[in-house]
Amino acid sequence: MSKTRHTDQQFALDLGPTDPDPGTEPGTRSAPAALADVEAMAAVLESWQELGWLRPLDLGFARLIQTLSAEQGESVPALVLLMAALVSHQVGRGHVCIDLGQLLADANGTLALPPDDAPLGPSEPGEAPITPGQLLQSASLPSFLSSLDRAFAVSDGSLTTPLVLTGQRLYLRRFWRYEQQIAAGIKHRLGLASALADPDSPASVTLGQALVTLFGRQSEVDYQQLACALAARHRFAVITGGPGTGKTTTVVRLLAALQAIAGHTGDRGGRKYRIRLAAPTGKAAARLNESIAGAVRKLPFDQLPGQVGPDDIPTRVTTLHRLLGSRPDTRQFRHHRDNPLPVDILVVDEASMVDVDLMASLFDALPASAQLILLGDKDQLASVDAGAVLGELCRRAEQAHYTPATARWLAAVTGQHLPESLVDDQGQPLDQAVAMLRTSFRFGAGSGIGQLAQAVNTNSLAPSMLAACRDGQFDDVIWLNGAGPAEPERTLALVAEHALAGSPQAFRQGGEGRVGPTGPLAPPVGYRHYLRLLADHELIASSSRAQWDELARQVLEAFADFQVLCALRKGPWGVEGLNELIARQLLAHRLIPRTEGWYPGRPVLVTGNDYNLGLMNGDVGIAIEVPWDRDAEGRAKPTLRVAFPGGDGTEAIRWISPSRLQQLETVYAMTVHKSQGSEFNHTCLVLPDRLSPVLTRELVYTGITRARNWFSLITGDAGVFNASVQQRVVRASGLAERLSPD
Ligand SMILES: Nc1ncnc2c1ncn2[C@@H]1O[C@H](COP(=O)(O)OP(=O)(O)OP(=O)(O)O)[C@@H](O)[C@H]1O
Repeated sequence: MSKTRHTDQQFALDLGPTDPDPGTEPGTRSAPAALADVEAMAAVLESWQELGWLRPLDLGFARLIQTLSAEQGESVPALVLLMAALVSHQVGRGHVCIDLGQLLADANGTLALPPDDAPLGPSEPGEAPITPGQLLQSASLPSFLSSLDRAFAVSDGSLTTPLVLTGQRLYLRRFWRYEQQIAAGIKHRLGLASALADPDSPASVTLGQALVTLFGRQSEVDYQQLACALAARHRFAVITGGPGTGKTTTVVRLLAALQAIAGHTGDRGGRKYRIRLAAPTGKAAARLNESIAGAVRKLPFDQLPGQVGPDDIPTRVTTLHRLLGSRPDTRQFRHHRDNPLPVDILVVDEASMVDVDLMASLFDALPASAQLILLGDKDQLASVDAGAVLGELCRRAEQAHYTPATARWLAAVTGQHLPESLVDDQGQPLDQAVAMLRTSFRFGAGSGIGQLAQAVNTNSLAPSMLAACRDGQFDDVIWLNGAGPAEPERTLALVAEHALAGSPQAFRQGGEGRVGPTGPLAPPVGYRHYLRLLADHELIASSSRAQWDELARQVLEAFADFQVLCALRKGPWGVEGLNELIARQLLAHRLIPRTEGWYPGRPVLVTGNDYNLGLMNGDVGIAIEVPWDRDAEGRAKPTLRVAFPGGDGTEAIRWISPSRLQQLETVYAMTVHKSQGSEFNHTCLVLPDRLSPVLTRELVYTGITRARNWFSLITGDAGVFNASVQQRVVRASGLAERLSPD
């Protein structure tokens, strides 16, 4: 790429007429100056940071580019300074890049600036801060692109520039590389030859026999069976489905089928595959651990071809960080391309939570021929950090787009015929490796949770559905204040009351008489339940560690019976306000001794990985008073320890001194984002009294589907529920495009 020297003035000119009619809008008068002069631009960025519009990190990154360029004898154009800060800002909001076309069409909307909750600064009209929209209002895309293209800090990736421009997407170099690594890893695997490509090959015939054994012969299309067949055929596959659609069941059967054909594929010399199971968080790993052992026990090993035994299917699930070998104080994992994972097949559950950084590390650590199977719910919220990898890979999953060749192969191997609507002669390679499960086995036809989740997901919330939730027509769903006026004080009092006891009386028949898959269901309970269990225990100083472990297990389990979820962090409707509100209610009922600091019964959520303690972001623990310390006379002295469930699904309890815990928060209320990968017997979703960009369909859907048996909704304003469902999470990224055929 050849670069010509340029001046800041040239960049300003390239952007077209930036001298709007002075005085038309406050702030616009400084736009041309800022675009023409790097120091003027730096002043604008600084003012944005002071207003809280940008993070210090965003400004720091822009300044770093300026310093590095100066060291090279180059002056950074004002435009590059601006874009460096804005791309960094967007990454902080979960985007992988900025789509410049979108930016120029609606800069303020694309950047969510000014933020809803940010102070607007001085109220004098002439002094109002300039907005990105005003700054970029007269820029045209072609001149914008060519200006960036000529800047020294920008390249198409072939030079080691801090910013990368591909098409009209502008990336921070690191994120461009992640996306490239992921796309290359997927494309490489989709291109590998498969012993199953020929439906008459011995491997395909054995696969067909295994599938009949596992699923029986069926007249109707069985999407679980199709998913198994498609995923077996590719070294990269995605199985997506809503809650209870059988992702775990399907993947266990898939692994059994793969082990059945291991002898035919040549790559293991007849030996069984080395399989590992992983999930992004400790909670998600623990949940899969619980369900996978049961699914493995149900496998008909004695009837499967290929001599598959229980030991051939792993039941232990690890976190991705442990699998990759995270090390304290470094982002580098122990496993990477020069020290790949010793694995032939890797299954990653809850893949919607995996961001581009971690996904790229995963591809880097996988042997080139290893098979990767991603499981997850494409409709859930995307990862907390940048990217929406699973969502992007599943963009076309609903309509499938299987080619006629795939349809013929499926018919030959499974005997099943795809509906015409899922066949497309323009189907792309990735489409052939994505399978969607379409029937929920968890929620029966009458389940309010299932119906409400479906209606939210498909944006078809009919008035009758809302009325059914309000009037308690479902056994398992109640909109607690859906019928009445929503005065903030009354509503928050309702949240506090509900958190205490779970409001069984609000559910149909007082929540009595329901039967779940494993027997009668107890009515909802609220937080009082686990606190009573903790207060009423009869353990004494001489009780064994095993007895204390058992108590901790019961208390942790009882705590997971109920969870208040919310959308925001700050304010009365956010985690902070609700935690305080609920703690005060529990104190008023003498269930906890205080609301501040450490006390017995305080539930905490770990908010960052702590490799030294073996705690992962998302782990939940409860403070329990134990008699293990001694005073000067050698007598037992009560002391607080925080009990966490054992990592990697072990039964052991980890007891950790509160003083060693660095990153945590009280968790009577949890954001929906943090609840991903977890499930609770009863969840209560609290939505605020005003719409904000955080409130989206994905958030509401994720909140509802965290509930296994009971779901309650409390809204600051009834209209916010419906309005949230209209808003979507859209994350800028180029992954889907990179995976399209060239
Ligand atoms: N084909 C099937 N026929 C009958 N029951 C099934 C079938 N597949 C799964 N189930 C049952 O449905 C329930 C949910 O299945 P599974 O745990 O596999 O789903 P999942 O998609 O992994 O769930 P989750 O969303 O909780 O992760 C289980 O009780 C399972 O035994």
